[in-house]
Amino acid sequence: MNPTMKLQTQTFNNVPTLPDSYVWSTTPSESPCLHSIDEKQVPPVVDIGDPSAFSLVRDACEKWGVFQAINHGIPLSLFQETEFEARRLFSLPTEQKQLFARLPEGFTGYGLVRISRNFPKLMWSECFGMIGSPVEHASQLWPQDHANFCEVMEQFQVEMKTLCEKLVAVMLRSLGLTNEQDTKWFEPKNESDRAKCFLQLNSYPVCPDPDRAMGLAPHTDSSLFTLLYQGGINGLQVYDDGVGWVDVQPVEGALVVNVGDLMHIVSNGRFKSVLHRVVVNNTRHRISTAFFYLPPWDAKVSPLKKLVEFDHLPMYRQVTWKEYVETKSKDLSKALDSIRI
Ligand SMILES: C=C1C[C@]23C[C@H]1CC[C@H]2[C@@]12CCC[C@@](C)(C(=O)O1)[C@H]2[C@@H]3C(=O)O
Ligand SMILES: O=C(O)CCC(=O)C(=O)O
Ligand SMILES: [Fe+2]
Repeated sequence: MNPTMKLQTQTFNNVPTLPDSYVWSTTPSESPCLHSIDEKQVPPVVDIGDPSAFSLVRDACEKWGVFQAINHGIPLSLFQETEFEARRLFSLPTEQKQLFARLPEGFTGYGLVRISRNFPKLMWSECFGMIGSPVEHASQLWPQDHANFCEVMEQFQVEMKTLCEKLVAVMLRSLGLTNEQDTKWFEPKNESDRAKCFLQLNSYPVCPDPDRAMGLAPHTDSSLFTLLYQGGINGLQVYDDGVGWVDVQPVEGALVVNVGDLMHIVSNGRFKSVLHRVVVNNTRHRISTAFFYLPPWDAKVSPLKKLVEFDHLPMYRQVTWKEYVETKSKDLSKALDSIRI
């Protein structure tokens, strides 16, 4: 556990002022958010059961790279149970949480978000990542009392994965892709074609000076897309070239669907990988659950054939997810350019 990480997890308990290591120069107050009331200037809410869902999803992915999905079929109670268990985990004493710190190169476990290494200042957040069952870590945390946490997290991932397979079908079919080759990720014929998933619980404690802190620095996700349940507390903002930073106002029961870098590649640049960040507040502890839908670990991801016929040359060369995440961890903003054709 390096000292920075140790400090980070001890800082959150009711400090009166923001430690300097958490004061960001380009703070939210420097790059303000447009608190738009015009619904044209905010990411759309899409009823995915709507007959015109295909065109609504396509338009949202092309213009914004993000939309809020409703009528997705996952009960609100499951989100509430997941949030409850996440709060139980993050409310544990720091020493206990540090027992299963995520390894520097690892993905699962407790600690700072992975991109923290790319920034000079610390983010006002902590997280816990898992792939499938969290029992390995949870049993260390709560030797006698980890069953409910594991059951809820596993059930949550099962439901989210099923929804992802529906959504990826809508996205690809909205691009006119219907043949076997293009549907292998959501109608896998064999295990190697099966997409992978990663669940990240994010915790943003109450902050004494939210305008000078950063909950989660601006980034794009290295996923095909990410399903995000942000609970009822504001914080997520997306960047729109024409407008600047825009709040994604929480809609009860809605799931934020944000396009990731890999769907941007697969769609040959048509779907936008949305830049987003999280700002914190001084009254409520915000929890979010981010479910990353990923291609199989070694799948060679490249623009889908059907999108590069005729006058559309491929914009990106093929890359595996592992290669891409490695490239990105070196330089967040140049990863896509590094594979540009
Ligand atoms: C499955 C993923 C996606 C990762 C890498 C890997 C495990 C951790 C994920 C996140 C989660 C938090 C934001 C992010 C930017 C981060 O720092 O760690 C994500 C990153 C990415 O989307 O690049
Ligand atoms: O907490 C949020 O609203 C967003 C989290 C996020 O962007 C991520 O985990 O990649
Ligand atoms: Fe993200």
